[in-house]
Amino acid sequence: MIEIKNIYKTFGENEVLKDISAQFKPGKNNLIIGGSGSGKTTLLKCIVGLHQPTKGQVLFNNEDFTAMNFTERVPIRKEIGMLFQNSALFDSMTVEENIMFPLNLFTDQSHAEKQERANFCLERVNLKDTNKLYPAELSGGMKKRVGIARAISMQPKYLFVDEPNSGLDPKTSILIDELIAELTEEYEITTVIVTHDMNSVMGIGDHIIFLHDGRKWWEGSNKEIAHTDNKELNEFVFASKFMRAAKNKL
Ligand SMILES: Nc1ncnc2c1ncn2[C@@H]1O[C@H](COP(=O)(O)OP(=O)(O)OP(=O)(O)O)[C@@H](O)[C@H]1O
Repeated sequence: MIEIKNIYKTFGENEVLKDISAQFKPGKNNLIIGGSGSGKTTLLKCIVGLHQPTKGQVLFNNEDFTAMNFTERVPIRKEIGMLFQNSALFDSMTVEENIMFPLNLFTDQSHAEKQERANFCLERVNLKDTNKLYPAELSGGMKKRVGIARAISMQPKYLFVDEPNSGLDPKTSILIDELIAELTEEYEITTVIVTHDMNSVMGIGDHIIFLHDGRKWWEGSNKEIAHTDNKELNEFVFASKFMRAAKNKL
């Protein structure tokens, strides 16, 4: 489990995150949603240690990550998988080399063992036999799946995903969401996803925190969101005519 306690983050005069506390449980898709500039990515970066919170704590299985130095953080870092917005694959490496990258960095496995793991992960994301292709030869959806294969190569306990659906068509977006949700459940991963895709919110939002003005404004599940009377959340989720019409049928 990940627990964040009273997180604040300030850049100069700009107080971006204000007193945010939450718990993210294993086997669940934990979504961070909110308008542009509400602080979603900043919060994600504070949790994974890319930003140091100005105040507050981040605990991974009760261990205070914020209080640790670089070396002390390494064992937890090894348990973290990340999928970035643009998939962040290395263009000069093949699909297989991309997936083996964390294994080269963090394990002393033999080449054959790493290759076996890469094959397993590729099969798991339905990309068998793409080992020798380069990222430039892949579609956006395939790149995301390679990014997911790389993120699960180290069998992570924690998975962080920033905007998994950016640049994807609606059908591919749903497939990517479903894949992340399946892996989360299958391997009991604590998954934290930053998104503003309403299909993701409704489809896989087991646990959602809604940020507004740098604060945790609302927290609940996708089932609860349809019936909320929180004004700002309603305006955010049901901004379009289509979503308002859909809400009446929920
Ligand atoms: N490294 C930084 N230095 C200074 N200000 C920053 C930095 N990173 C983020 N900010 C500020 O923090 C605020 C929140 O940004 P953040 O990227 O977390 O929002 P977001 O909710 O993820 O937005 P979006 O949905 O548009 O990606 C913005 O005002 C932004 O300018």
